[in-house]
Amino acid sequence: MKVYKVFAINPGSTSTKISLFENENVVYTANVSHDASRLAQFQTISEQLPYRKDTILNLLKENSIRLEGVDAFVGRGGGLLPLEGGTYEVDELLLEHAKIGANNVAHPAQLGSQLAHEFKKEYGGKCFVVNPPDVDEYEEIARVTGIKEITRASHLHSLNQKETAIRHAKSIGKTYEECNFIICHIGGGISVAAHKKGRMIDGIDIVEGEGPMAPTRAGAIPAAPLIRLCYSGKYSEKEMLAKCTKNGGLVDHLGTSDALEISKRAKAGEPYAKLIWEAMIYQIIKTIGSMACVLQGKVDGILLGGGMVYNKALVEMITKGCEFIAAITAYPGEFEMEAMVSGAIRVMEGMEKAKKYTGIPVFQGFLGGNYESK
Ligand SMILES: Nc1ncnc2c1ncn2[C@@H]1O[C@H](COP(=O)(O)OP(=O)(O)O)[C@@H](O)[C@H]1O
Ligand SMILES: CCCC(=O)OP(=O)(O)O
Repeated sequence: MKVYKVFAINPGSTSTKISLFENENVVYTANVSHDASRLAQFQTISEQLPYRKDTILNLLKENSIRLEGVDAFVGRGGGLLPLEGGTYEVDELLLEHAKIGANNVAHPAQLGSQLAHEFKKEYGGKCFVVNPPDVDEYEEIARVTGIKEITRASHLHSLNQKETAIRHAKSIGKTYEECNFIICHIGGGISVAAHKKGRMIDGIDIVEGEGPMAPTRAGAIPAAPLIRLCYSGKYSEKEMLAKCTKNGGLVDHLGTSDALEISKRAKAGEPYAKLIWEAMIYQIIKTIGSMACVLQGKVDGILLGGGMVYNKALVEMITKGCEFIAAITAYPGEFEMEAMVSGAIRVMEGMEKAKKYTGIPVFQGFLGGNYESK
């Protein structure tokens, strides 16, 4: 196989990760943390583009990394309307949707395609996004809620979830398309999804407030008390949204999003920290159980990824709660950079076709519109 040079860019809420790969080998990798007060100066995510680009350029210069001859620039996608999983060529429409945040979800991942395109303009080569957080492969039945105007959609860590599935399937001598998995990403955000024969048929929409609480997200909250709080006069709409998606979960209860610190406080016997830490894990276990039912008990493995999976006690608790469903395998950390690079190489090698972003949501009724059953 030809040696492909691929540059991957992963903009996160507090960091920007970059990696230069030659096939599966890392030539250079870096993770820059951004000062929260610096990022807070930008009104919108897309306004951060020049700042994030300069950060990358400075890093490359300081480390004498040259991008001439790169075959593909890949970004973590985002800001897109619901689409199938895969590797997408970055074109005008995809860029426009990423720029405006067409999905109504402000997440730094939407800078990925924009940054990759900036570098492609200068150095040539291909430009892709791989399995953006907007990948939506839910079955029709999974979309229905008890309020007609509200339709469920999928926003989760598709990039890491799918790469974990591909790797685990390979490790057991199968393909992703031959297996059923329940996959949990347990990091800064927490997502759980049911993967059936290569498709994420149900999961939790972490952006819209489903699933377990997480370091900064509240997760699912009983609707009536939440509505009363919204109308209590204590909080504005913006504050309530932030309470659910930015300052909820561990931050709301314990004042920090650092799960490592909370796990240590829990282990040291601090009662409230122990309760919240264990409640978060309890909620993950319950969500895994619901996905087991989605898969009708036919589960080839429960796979755990994300930073918190470095915590042995967490893995043990999940194992105790869920091993009756299927074997648990821990993949601490994430494969996001590798996933972007592999997705680009699969396309350049002709193993997969690059998909074209149509801007047409894969299901009707997106953003709570009228959902007409087929
Ligand atoms: N050994 C550990 N025990 C508990 N939490 C941990 C451990 N190691 C890392 N974490 C937590 O994992 C979270 C970060 O996960 P990560 O997947 O790296 O996040 P991100 O979603 O930002 O990429 C942080 O809250 C960090 O404190
Ligand atoms: C849908 C966004 C997925 C994601 O990366 O969320 P976090 O930043 O909360 O991990």
